[in-house]
Amino acid sequence: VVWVDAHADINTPLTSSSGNMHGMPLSFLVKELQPYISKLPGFEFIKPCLSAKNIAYIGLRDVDPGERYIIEKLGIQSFSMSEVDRHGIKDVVEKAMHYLDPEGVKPIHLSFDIDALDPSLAPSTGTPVPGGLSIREGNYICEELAATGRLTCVDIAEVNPSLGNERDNLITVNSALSIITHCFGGRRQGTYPKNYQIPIPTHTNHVAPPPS
Ligand SMILES: NC(=[NH2+])NCCC[C@H](N)C(=O)O
Repeated sequence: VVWVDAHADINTPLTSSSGNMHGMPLSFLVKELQPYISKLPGFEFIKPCLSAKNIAYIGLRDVDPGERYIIEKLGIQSFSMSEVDRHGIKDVVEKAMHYLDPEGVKPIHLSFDIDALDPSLAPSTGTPVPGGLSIREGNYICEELAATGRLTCVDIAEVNPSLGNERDNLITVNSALSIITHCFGGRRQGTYPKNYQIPIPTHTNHVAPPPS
């Protein structure tokens, strides 16, 4: 699991100071944390299915104390914005992928919280944090994961058109579309459909020369 997010979203119900569930999803899924999670009525369907060693964060910049402790205690691989600044996005993606799967054989789940991007690119979201990924860095992550041929599952979180004005909505949705396009194999160098051919002039598609 490659978790691209400004936040770690790994609070337990007891470490969370906000009580907001959107800051807790990973704690319900990570096997190692189950002793710290009490039964939540209505959420019995959730199966802890993730090992700490199979998660890599990219883009963190707002991590609560309990979350930081959990990340260190469980040894979860995390590339905060400091690492992105220090090493650049190419290194960070390479390191994350090598850590998760040195042989390069496992299927990849990408969880992309739109608030990983800088708020200037994703203003319509609930918990924006300044100093985020550029669209180039976001797209690069997706291009690289798609190019492995093993990107089997993607979720985009926290796009919230009820926040901000129409312009904010448009900017946010366009960023999300760009991220999704690159997950589906869109490349900035351009693409063409399979079996593409350069059109040959015939009498039906003849393009008249411009008037001189
Ligand atoms: N998915 C999100 N927007 N998460 C933000 C979480 C913020 C904060 N760490 C909390 O637990 O409340």
